[in-house]
Amino acid sequence: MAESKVSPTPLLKDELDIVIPTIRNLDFLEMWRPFFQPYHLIIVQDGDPSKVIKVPAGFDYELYNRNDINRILGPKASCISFKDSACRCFGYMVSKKKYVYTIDDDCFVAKDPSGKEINALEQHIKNLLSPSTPFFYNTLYDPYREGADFVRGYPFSLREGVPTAVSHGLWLNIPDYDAPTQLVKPRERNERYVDAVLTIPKGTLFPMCGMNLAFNRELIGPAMYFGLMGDGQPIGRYDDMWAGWCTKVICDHLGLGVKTGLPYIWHSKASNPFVNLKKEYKGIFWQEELIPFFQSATLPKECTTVQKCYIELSKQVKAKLGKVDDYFNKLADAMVTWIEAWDELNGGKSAELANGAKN
Ligand SMILES: O=c1ccn([C@@H]2O[C@H](COP(=O)(O)OP(=O)(O)O[C@H]3O[C@@H](CO)[C@H](O)[C@H]3O)[C@@H](O)[C@H]2O)c(=O)[nH]1
Ligand SMILES: [Mn+2]
Repeated sequence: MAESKVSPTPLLKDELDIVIPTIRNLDFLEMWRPFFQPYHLIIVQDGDPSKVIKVPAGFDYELYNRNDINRILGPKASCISFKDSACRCFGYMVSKKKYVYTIDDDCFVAKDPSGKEINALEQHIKNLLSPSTPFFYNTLYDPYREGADFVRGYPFSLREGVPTAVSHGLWLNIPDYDAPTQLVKPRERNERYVDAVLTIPKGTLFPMCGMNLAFNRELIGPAMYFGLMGDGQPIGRYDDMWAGWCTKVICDHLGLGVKTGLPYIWHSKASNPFVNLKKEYKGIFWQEELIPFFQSATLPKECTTVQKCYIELSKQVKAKLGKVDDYFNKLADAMVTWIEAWDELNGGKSAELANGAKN
């Protein structure tokens, strides 16, 4: 019998948006075309809105520049960073899909050890559609993966797992190092392909990188605020870190899972370590206060939605981190503005919540 020539419909074709922050033409999409073309793209153009960003033909996309962000959000646009990849979170807010994948425009298709091109999106979707195991560590890694399972001693009562909210992918070639490490090891390249997907245990934070990241927008979207970075701000390159710490505390509270590992992308270029050092400098010592804050953060049982959790977290940021630097008072207010804007665009009811937070 003749083989069917019709290729299978890509998973979640109409339920997932790909969000790309950019300051340049998106030629990199040519390499991703086989994997990305069926999906809708949301391009967040940063920097000069008068610059024309060229998108290769054949892609279905919407593009937002700073003028669009200001027009759509009005005064609430103040919570969206300018001249920093943190602007990408605007794409999460305007998306109407259940899932989001975000990727940088200097990330290309990587190859696995057999030389096969990696469909990073497909792997992220598998990660998101299978449960996580944050309450008990499975030593054979992802038990839901073909050819693996729960090992002896794993409680049967926990084998159902929990819904996965985040899939955090990694990078071959240029690793996501901070500036001091980049300066000390300028030629280091990540050549190690680790064939594993791990659930990050409950109660453990992690440094979330926004370069190759997917998440269930309905489960955790409102927590994926990438903070106040870039132009006019005292810090940069902590956008994804901030979002990751808030997200993990909220996922732990709501019983949701976060996975890291496969898929890999090929990160093609290292950003300037000296520029990065200036952006990161304050973050490098502030994070010694931020991490204990997130490690000890607890949310009351009344926080039953991501929005309620996030507003509560913003109150704690103001109360406990405002004394570290006034920046955190501004960030706490911006967290509330973000939720208000999110709910305005996505029909939520955060206004009454937010009133309490800003007083
Ligand atoms: O002002 C800007 C600069 C860049 N972009 C877009 O953002 C991504 C990342 O840019 P780039 O690859 O140059 O920077 P990296 O240092 O490799 O980024 C990683 O570090 C984190 C910094 O916050 C970030 O999470 C990672 O992405 C590209 O698509 C640029 O076009 C921008 O929008 N605005
Ligand atoms: Mn990069």
